Amino acid sequence: MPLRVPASPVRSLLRKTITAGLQAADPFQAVLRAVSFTGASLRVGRRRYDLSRYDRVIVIGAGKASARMAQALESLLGPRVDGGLVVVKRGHGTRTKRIEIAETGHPIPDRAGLRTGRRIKGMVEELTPRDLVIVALSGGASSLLPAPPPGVSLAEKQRTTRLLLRSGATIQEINVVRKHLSVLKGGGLAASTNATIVTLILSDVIGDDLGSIGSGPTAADPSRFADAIAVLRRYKIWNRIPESVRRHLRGGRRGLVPETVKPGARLLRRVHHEIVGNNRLMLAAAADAAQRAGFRTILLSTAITGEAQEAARRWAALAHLIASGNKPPLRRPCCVVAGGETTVTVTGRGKGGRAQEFAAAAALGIAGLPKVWAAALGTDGTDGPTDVAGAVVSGGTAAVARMMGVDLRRALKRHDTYPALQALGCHIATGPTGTNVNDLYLLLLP
Ligand SMILES: Nc1ncnc2c1ncn2[C@@H]1O[C@H](COP(=O)(O)OP(=O)(O)O)[C@@H](O)[C@H]1O
Ligand SMILES: O=C(O)[C@@H](CO)OP(=O)(O)O
Repeated sequence: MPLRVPASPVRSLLRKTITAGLQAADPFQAVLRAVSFTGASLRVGRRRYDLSRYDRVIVIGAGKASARMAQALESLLGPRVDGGLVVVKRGHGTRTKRIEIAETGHPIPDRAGLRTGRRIKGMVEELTPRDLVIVALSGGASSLLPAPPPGVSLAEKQRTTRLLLRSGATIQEINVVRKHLSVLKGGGLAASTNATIVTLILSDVIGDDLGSIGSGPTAADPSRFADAIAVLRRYKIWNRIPESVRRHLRGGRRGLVPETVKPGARLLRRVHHEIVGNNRLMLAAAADAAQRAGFRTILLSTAITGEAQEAARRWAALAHLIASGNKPPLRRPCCVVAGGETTVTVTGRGKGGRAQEFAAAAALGIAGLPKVWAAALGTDGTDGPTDVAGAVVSGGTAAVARMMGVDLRRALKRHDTYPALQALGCHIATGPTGTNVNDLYLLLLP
C-alpha cells in the first residue's frame, strides 16, 4: 500500500521523514547491513562463523518483520540454508524459497501459532552442536509463537494476554509474565536445542533489552515467577486471570516448575545476539530527511513512554514553547523527532491505538497554535488493532472537530479515537510495512 498522508502544508515533509525512517528500518536492509557471507565465512556483526564446520544451517524466526529478515538471509546464503520456519503476523508474509513462512495471530495468540510453536520446538530439538540455527527475531514474537506450559490451555493464555495488553503494563512487565507462561520464551528456545545459535534482532523494545524483545526466546531472563505474579497484582488482574495460570505461577514460585534461563547459564555460551535495527536508527534517518528538507531538526528522545495522552500533553507543551517565539529552543522552520512507545490503559470497547490516542490528545494540547502539526505513527503500519499507522493533527484540528460535532475529549475518554480521526481526515496509512521498530513522533513547525 502506498503511504497515505492527509493534504496539508506539511504533507511533503511528513512523506519524506516517514519514508526515510521506514526505509532505514527495513528488515531486509537491516540484515544486509549486519550480515555478510563470503566463501564459507558468515559474518554477523563482529563475529564470524565458518559454515564448513556446520552440518546444517537452519533459519527459525518469529515476529512481524521476520519474513523479510528471512528473505535477506536466503538472498545472502542461497542454498547454504537447509531450511527453516519463520512465523509472522497474518498478512505480513512474503515469498521465500527454502524457509517456510507461517502466519499466525497477533496480538492475541491463536491455534495456528500453537501448532507452529510445536513444530519449531520439534525442529530445533533434533539438532546437534554441529548445526547452526539463525534466529530472525522481531517484535510480535511473544504472541505469534505461543507455547503454553503443561496445564495451561491456549484459551487461558489468550485471556491472560488480553487482560495484560489492556492493563497499562509496560512491554517489559507484560513479557515478564509471558516468559513465565511459555516453554519457548525466556531462553526456552535456546534450551530446547544443542545447536549453535545466532539471533538477529530487529528491536521494538526501547533500550533493546534482549530478554524483552519477543520475550527473549534465546536470551537470559533475570525475572522470576514471583515477579510475574507481582506484575499481575500491580495491574489488578491477578484475580481475573484463569485459575490454571495462577496455579502455574504459584507452583513456579514454590520451585515446582523450572525457572526461565538465568543470566550466566552454561547453555547461553553457544548463543549470540546481534541487534540489526531499532528505533534509534529509524529516527536518525527520519531526522536526517527533515534536515535535508531545510528544517532545523532535533532528535529529542528515543524513549517517549507512559500513557499516550500524558506523553501527548508533554509534546504539546514543547510545541507551545517553540511556537511562543520567546527564546525558543528551536526556531522555525523546525522539526522535532522522537521515538519510543507509549501505553494505553484501555477501558471500554472503543477503536484506536497508541499513536491515534497520542494524536487526538495532541490536537487538544496544541489547539489554537497557528501552523503547528503533530504526528504519531507505529512503524509496523497497524496502530493498535486498526488498519492505519497513526495520525497527524494541527493547531486547527480541535476547532474543525468542534465545527463537525466530533468530540475529541469523549473519544479519548472512551479510547475510541479511530472514528474521530477518520471523520477529521487525520489518518496516516502505510499498510503493513513489514517492519516494527516502535513509534515515530513528529512536531512540525514550518
Ligand atoms: N481502543 C484503543 N485505543 C487506544 N489504544 C488501544 C486501543 N486498543 C488497543 N490499544 C493499544 O494497542 C496496543 C496493541 O496494539 P499494537 O499496535 O498491535 O501493539 P504492538 O505494536 O506493541 O504490537 C495495546 O497495548 C493497547 O495499548
Ligand atoms: O513480541 C513481543 O513481545 C513484543 C515486544 O517485542 O512485541 P509486540 O508488542 O509487537 O507484540
